[in-house]
Amino acid sequence: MLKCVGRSLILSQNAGKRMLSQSSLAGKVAIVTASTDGIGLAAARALGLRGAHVVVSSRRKDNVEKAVSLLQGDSIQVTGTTCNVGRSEDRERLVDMTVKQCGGVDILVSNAAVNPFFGNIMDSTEEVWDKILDVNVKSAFLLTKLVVPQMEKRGGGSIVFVSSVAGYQPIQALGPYSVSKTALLGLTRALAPELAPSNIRVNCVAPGVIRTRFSAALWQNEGIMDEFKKQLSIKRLGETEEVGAVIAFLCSEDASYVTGETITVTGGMSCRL
Ligand SMILES: NC(=O)c1ccc[n+]([C@@H]2O[C@H](COP(=O)([O-])OP(=O)(O)OC[C@H]3O[C@@H](n4cnc5c(N)ncnc54)[C@H](O)[C@@H]3O)[C@@H](O)[C@H]2O)c1
Repeated sequence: MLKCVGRSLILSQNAGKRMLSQSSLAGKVAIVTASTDGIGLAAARALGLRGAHVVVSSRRKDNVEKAVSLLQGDSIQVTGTTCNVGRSEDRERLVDMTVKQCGGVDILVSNAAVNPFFGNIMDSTEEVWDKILDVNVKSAFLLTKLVVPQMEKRGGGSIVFVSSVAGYQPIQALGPYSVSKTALLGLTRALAPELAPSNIRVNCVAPGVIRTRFSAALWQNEGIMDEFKKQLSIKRLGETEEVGAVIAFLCSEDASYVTGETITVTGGMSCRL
């Protein structure tokens, strides 16, 4: 009883003190893939502003350098490296470098994705499927396999996959991409019970239409956007920071009893499988 009173006092004293919750990832090390732009960069910033040391990566060195200096400008502890998540040697180097330079891994945000194909799903080729599944699904799992032993050494961790609203309702011209995003919903649920005994939580975010380069073909087309807006409660595009904040929440102790879940960040689109 006394404990309860004490806890609610602490909670009410802390209510509204944003700085307290922003420092809640101090001492944690976070790997975020494809984090030099868009949602990945916003996630890295949100984690970094809450005190985590973030390891940013993407395929191009100049983009990595730009992201590192941008985040350093926000006084975030950051390390950068190139990583093509579709290549096993790159995944291994990313994790090894993080452990050597930052002392371990507590958080993985698997954000990288490709979509090399627009059209009817029946016209998609084996090559398209291999590329999409390798980058969007297999790399998420294979990176998980690499970080889990490191998280176990630290007593636990948190993994977040970046899916999409298309994982719930396939977007007509993006069939294979949509299916890859549905696979991440399943991967989240398959991993969560297996990793819970190691104190590792596995969750997922499913963004709607967010203003990034990746989705420009959608939001730059007024006709498509008008159709989209009919399905939204909040009738505007989402911003990357609005996804980054949810990712940071899932990685924090505030979400300590949340695992195997996907949070949709869509402005109120109906998402059902
Ligand atoms: N923007 C949206 O509306 C939206 C909606 C739903 C889901 N998403 C998802 O959010 C994530 C981030 O997308 P974004 O919108 O920020 O766009 P983005 O273009 O900034 O992010 C995708 C990134 O993945 C990188 N990438 C592709 N292949 C890679 C590889 N083999 N190795 C490493 N990096 C690779 C790209 O270079 C790119 O930087 C993706 O998983 C995407 O599917 C985005």
